[in-house]
Amino acid sequence: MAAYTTLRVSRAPDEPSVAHVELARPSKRNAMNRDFFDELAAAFAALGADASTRCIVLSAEGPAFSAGLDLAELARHEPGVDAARTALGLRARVLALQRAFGALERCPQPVLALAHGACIGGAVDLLCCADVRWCAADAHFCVKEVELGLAADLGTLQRLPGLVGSRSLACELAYSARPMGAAEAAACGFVSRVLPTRAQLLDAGFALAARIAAMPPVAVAGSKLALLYSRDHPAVADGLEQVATWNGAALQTADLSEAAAALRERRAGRYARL
Ligand SMILES: CC/C=C\C=C\CC(=O)SCCNC(=O)CCNC(=O)[C@H](O)C(C)(C)COP(=O)(O)OP(=O)(O)OC[C@H]1O[C@@H](n2cnc3c(N)ncnc32)[C@H](O)[C@@H]1OP(=O)(O)O
Repeated sequence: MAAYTTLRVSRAPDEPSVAHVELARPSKRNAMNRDFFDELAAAFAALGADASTRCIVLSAEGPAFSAGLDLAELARHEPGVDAARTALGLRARVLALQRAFGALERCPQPVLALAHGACIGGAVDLLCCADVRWCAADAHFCVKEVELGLAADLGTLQRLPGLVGSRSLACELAYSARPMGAAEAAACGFVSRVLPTRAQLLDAGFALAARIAAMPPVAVAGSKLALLYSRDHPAVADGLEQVATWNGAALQTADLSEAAAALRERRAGRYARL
């Protein structure tokens, strides 16, 4: 496993096909600095390309999941550089940060985010990119950007309305920076499970990850692709077309006969790496 300064990447103790990515700068409440964005992109690109990884758990060390953007690194403008060049540079930087978070969505394995404590600004952008979000009862989520004088630009405004099922609620949270607690996050669907404590959250999260990792991997990867495709191409007919094309290839997998045999014989399936 590569060594990072803001992240720790390891394997689940009893399940080597489950990778664990932890935000690991708790003294700064996992504030997101330049190194963090670079390391997150590198870690998810590496895990995404690793055929032995079947599910990825994302969690954080310390009292907060993340305080969002490292405020010590807020954009500074170079004096004497003209506005257009500054704008092009800032645009390129924002796009690079968006790509770093997008690495969670792009990797073929499901990403299960386990949030606790404060999840502020960039933390909400990051969580929006996970496939499954669970949290501890102490979690609170805040689209803080507007209070700092900027429109969120790392994906919250694009993904949150679909995740909370209410454009009105997404607008309310984005315009007011009102924190949303765990119970409200569960009620609106932003998280799909709340566990009383962080220890219980991790236990339950790793159990789910192990279950996902035991599933036929071609089917899991195909399901992730189809769900994302249908989010971005909401016409049912387009999604059906995409999944038919995918299954034209995927139905030829050896996983299918192995899965049927495993079900018949009441044993765990044995599947090749992706
Ligand atoms: C191109 C733009 C792209 C992305 C934009 C994203 C925008 C955002 O993310 S907006 C959100 C910005 N974040 C905040 O406003 C949160 C600020 N922090 C807090 O509110 C609190 O720290 C807390 C997260 C609620 C945690 O509180 P507590 O547990 O009491 O810890 P503290 O004593 O406040 O902090 C401990 C330590 O961490 C440092 N720190 C906290 N947050 C940040 C941060 N966002 N950036 C940098 N550093 C942070 C804090 O300064 C303390 O450091 P010391 O060295 O111990 O003083």
